[in-house]
Amino acid sequence: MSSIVELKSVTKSFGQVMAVQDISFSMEQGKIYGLLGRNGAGKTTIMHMITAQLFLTSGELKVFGETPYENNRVLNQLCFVKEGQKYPDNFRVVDVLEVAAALFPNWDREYALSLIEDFRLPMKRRVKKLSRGMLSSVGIVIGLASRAPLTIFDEPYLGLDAVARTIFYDRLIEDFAVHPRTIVLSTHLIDEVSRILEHIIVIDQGRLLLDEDADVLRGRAFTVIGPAATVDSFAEGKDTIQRDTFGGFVSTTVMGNLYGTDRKHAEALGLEIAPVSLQQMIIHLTNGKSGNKAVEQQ
Ligand SMILES: Nc1ncnc2c1ncn2[C@@H]1O[C@H](COP(=O)(O)OP(=O)(O)OP(=O)(O)O)[C@@H](O)[C@H]1O
Repeated sequence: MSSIVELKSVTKSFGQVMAVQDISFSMEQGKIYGLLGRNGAGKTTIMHMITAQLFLTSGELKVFGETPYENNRVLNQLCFVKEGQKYPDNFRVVDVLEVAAALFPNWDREYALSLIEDFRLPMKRRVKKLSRGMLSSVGIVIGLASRAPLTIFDEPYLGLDAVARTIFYDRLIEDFAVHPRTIVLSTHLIDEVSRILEHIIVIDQGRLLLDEDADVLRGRAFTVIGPAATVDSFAEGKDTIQRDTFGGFVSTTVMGNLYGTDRKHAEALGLEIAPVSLQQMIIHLTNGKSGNKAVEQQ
């Protein structure tokens, strides 16, 4: 597999603010990445560097094997869909599509029109008259129909209802199966997108906290459910992510190998075992809490 994006010891500071500190990771061709982290973690700064909208302070960045700045060979292969994208005042939806068609070499007009229908977007309406959710849908249509070899979505859902978000995830998976490319999703809706993410990169306070395949990550913790006394005795001394009670039952999520001896022990005790959600894992990791403490759901 070849690397599409490669960061080596990348640092970015804004005056005294160290937004990104000594980060190294790479992204491969044909994978869907989640770029996750709490507010202010440094995700947007990283996306702006990858898309040549910000210079690094130090380190090395290669996109498609080259430095991206003023480099059309790289920029032609990129599509960056960002929250709150601005369009000229007089632009209608149809004008946005026309510009996109000229801009993206792999643009698929038929596909774009089918997405416009899916999202029920009025072609002739001025973009500035669209609702917040409709505006987000325009960005999603562009991101998907661009079929850019590197497509980055930075929180593309502002104002989007649950039906539209589901359409986005479903269309993305369908199209990705036929036209694999590298897709980066930066979002706070981790549970919603977790089924489509193949690789997770978590940034915390400007530093790389995690760079791991989603399945491996899911296998690093599990939930046991059963009578309080049995669950608590099983969890004693283990790194507990979360503990919930309902009636006399307790559900506790612990760090441990989902397929290892801990699981066998839990099974022997007659406890029910369930996989952990990616969101729970990431909240745990970015809260930095461990020991037998429950963390708040965010
Ligand atoms: N132009 C700037 N000038 C000064 N500080 C900045 C600038 N851009 C970003 N920062 C700071 O860098 C840090 C990282 O910001 P960034 O926007 O990359 O975070 P984020 O992970 O995208 O957050 P969110 O999830 O809230 O969008 C924050 O502390 C932010 O205040």
